[in-house]
Amino acid sequence: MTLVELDAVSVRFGTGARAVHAMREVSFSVDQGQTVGLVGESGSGKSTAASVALGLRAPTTGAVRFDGQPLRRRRVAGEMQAVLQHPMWALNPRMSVAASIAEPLQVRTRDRAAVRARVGEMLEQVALAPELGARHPHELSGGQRQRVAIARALITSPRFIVFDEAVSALDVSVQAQILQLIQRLQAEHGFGALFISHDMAVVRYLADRVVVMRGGEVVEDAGAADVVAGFTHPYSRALLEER
Ligand SMILES: Nc1ncnc2c1ncn2[C@@H]1O[C@H](COP(=O)(O)OP(=O)(O)OP(=O)(O)O)[C@@H](O)[C@H]1O
Repeated sequence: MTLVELDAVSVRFGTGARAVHAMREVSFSVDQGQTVGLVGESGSGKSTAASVALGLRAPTTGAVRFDGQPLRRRRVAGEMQAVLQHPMWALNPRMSVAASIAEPLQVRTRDRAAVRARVGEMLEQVALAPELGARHPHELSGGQRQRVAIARALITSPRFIVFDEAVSALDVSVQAQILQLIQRLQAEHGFGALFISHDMAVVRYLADRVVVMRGGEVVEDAGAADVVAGFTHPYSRALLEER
């Protein structure tokens, strides 16, 4: 079943001669429980596509659907979450880890005991010791901070999560741990994911399908099995061979 669908989405910033076409007629979809990788060089339009898919930015033309219905941000709050490159941006430095994880749930329930119990569950799910809940973000490693950001994203049981360069700032060995964590959580929770990265190796590890963007356009949309053999566009082949 299709979860999120971008249908001929174009996004233009500015007007006239100085207009930037961040997305041109971009169409792709993410099914329930599926991971779609979105790859492309800097400026190709990946983050713009992410904000459109999350309903944070309206397309200039084209349509975005969630569950077959036109996407309305307010209606899907809690059902969509994002994990970004630098968890420091998502985590309030003055809030404890437990408070940061709890926050998205607190807007939905006043039951403090239930929230506390759920935070405990989330810490366990992302393999962080319960006592880390009392710490602040600056007292954690980069990998631990990203685990906190993932716990925070998962606490409302979203059906769709965007990971935007979520492992790019981490050391390679920590990257591998976080990728394994995401894979395990997805198998357990069944959320659909849009996994954005400039790194083809990382995307190939996780994605069921890979979409390649260049200059605001989709130049490739292939099943993971076809990623190596079937990439036809010279640009996507070049991305593959970079490593
Ligand atoms: N708010 C904005 N105003 C004007 N131009 C913008 C804005 N946001 C993005 N752009 C432009 O749109 C294009 C696509 O940007 P986008 O951030 O989506 O690319 P990206 O592939 O995510 O790049 P990166 O990997 O560097 O984050 C770029 O040319 C960028 O300069």
